[in-house]
Amino acid sequence: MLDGTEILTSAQMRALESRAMASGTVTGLQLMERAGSAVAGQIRLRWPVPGRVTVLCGPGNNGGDGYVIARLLHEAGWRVRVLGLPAPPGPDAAQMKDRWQRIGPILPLTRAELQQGGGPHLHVDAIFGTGLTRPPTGEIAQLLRHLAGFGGDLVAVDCPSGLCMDSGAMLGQSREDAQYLLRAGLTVAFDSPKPGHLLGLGPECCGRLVIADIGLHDWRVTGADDPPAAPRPLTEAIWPEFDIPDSRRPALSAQKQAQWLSRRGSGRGHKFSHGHALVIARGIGHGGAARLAARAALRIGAGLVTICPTGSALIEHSAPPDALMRKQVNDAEDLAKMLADRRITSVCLGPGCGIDRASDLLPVLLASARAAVLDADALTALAMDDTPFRGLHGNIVLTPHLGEFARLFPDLARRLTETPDSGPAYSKLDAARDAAARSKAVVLLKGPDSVIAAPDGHAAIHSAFDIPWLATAGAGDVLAGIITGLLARGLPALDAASLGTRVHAKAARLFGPGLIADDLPDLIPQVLRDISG
Ligand SMILES: NC(=O)C1=CN([C@@H]2O[C@H](COP(=O)(O)OP(=O)(O)OC[C@H]3O[C@@H](n4cnc5c(N)ncnc54)[C@H](O)[C@@H]3O)[C@@H](O)[C@H]2O)[C@@H](O)CC1
Ligand SMILES: Nc1ncnc2c1ncn2[C@@H]1O[C@H](COP(=O)(O)OP(=O)(O)O)[C@@H](O)[C@H]1O
Ligand SMILES: [K+]
Repeated sequence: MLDGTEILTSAQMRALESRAMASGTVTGLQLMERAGSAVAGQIRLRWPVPGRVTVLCGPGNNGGDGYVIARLLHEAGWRVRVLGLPAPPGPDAAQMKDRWQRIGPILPLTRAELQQGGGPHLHVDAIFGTGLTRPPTGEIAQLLRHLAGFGGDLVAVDCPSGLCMDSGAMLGQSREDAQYLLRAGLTVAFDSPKPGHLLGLGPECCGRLVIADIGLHDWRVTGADDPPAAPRPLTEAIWPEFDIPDSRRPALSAQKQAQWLSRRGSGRGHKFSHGHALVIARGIGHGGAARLAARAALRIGAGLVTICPTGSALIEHSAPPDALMRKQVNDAEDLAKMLADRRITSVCLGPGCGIDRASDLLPVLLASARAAVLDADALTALAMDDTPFRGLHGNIVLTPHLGEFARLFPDLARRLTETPDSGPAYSKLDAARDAAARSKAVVLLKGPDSVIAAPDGHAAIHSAFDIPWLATAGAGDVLAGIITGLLARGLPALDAASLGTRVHAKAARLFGPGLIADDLPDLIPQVLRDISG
């Protein structure tokens, strides 16, 4: 599994390629040969016995890769059929096309021709890659529609055609209810994952994602000449169906976070130096969500955790863990008194707390400038406020799922539901970044593709399409508790949110199907051992 790598947008990828070519060290033709050869290599690895393959080549450089793949598979003994377009491709793709034409014919890239292919065999989709800017139409749309329905082995070059690599949307198709979806068994992408591989429909369309090293790392930008699409997003974790060469594994924050986590083992400090987290609970009969959060905050290593229900509900929280402290907070005044203690380093407000109580306590919490997680009812309380973002700051993590997000940021959520008619389409990454910039807080937009964004634009994507069983009642409360615990320990909000998301998902992976939220906190020690080990 991949833990932590850099993601590039299509524009950043093009800029990286341009820099490499401008250096004079590598040509576009060489990059294309490397790209095609990486895909052919992956095909040969997975289908070691040469068979029949149809390679579908589009009008641009993605098609150029296709002609390379066709040639290399032919040389490896495959029976290759190529469908392509008469339109002149760019100079590199044109050369690759010429080289193929010395070997075999190019049949028209039409649905009718595709259907002439005979019995089941491998298909390679090299129609559109990062250059897709508008929805496929006409003959190509017909062909893609057919390809979507045929159910055989499909290998996608860079991405399944029609997928917007910046958003994971299918251009021209509803995001909720796409008319057709190409589902590749294998997608070989180049240099870095793109947001669209990880967001929206991307994971469903890409199948197993392999990132091929095509030798661009020397031109990876570290400074001022960063392409305009900056700041560059970072990923903390990607789904397990993912391969990437070790040479492309930069030492990013996932590794740094793991080092940070293991620092506690140094033996220095005392419980207060590991932070004191408060988890606000509610009145009698509503304590489960807050208890889940509190247990998770303890397990992730906060030095102390105090659960704070109203006085009448204290009795409800008397069961283990005995490590958990209990203190009544009846109203905003009580909370203000508690927060006068500077040793309290983070607060979790929202899980099972009730909207009215969250509304009452929010002003005091925000005035204290404490690190905090605002989840569930606290998000609804914020959304009901006339000035919802007043008082938020960079040490606050908002943890909305899409429904809560839509209440807080209705205009951004609307953009996410619109059918995109041009690329790059508005993405969940864009939405989380816009929300963070507007609210001045870190935003963790949850779902199978969670995006974490800071007000300065730094962001992470955590893809969890492989663990649908994490969508279980209370899982969000545990996540809020984990992040609160990490904040209590002093981790900055963006890191706390991304590491918390990672730990949470890893715990769910460890348990497997059948998981209930109560199982998650007690799996944290095992996850911490795995991460730090
Ligand atoms: N630039 C490079 O040096 C490299 C590029 N590579 C490949 O090149 C791809 C990007 O190449 P391109 O930028 O040429 O883009 P694509 O090959 O993805 O396709 C873009 C072409 O299709 C046209 N187009 C876009 N949307 C269309 C639509 N809906 N209907 C019909 N035509 C449409 C565009 O006008 C353009 O001509 C990558 O995905 C990758 O596969 C690799 O060879 C590695 C090196
Ligand atoms: N389909 C899915 N696959 C994997 N994880 C998911 C999926 N849907 C939601 N999640 C994750 O499960 C958790 C659910 O949180 P939330 O929606 O707040 O639920 P609750 O309020 O019941 O705790 C979040 O961490 C979210 O990212
Ligand atoms: K493609």
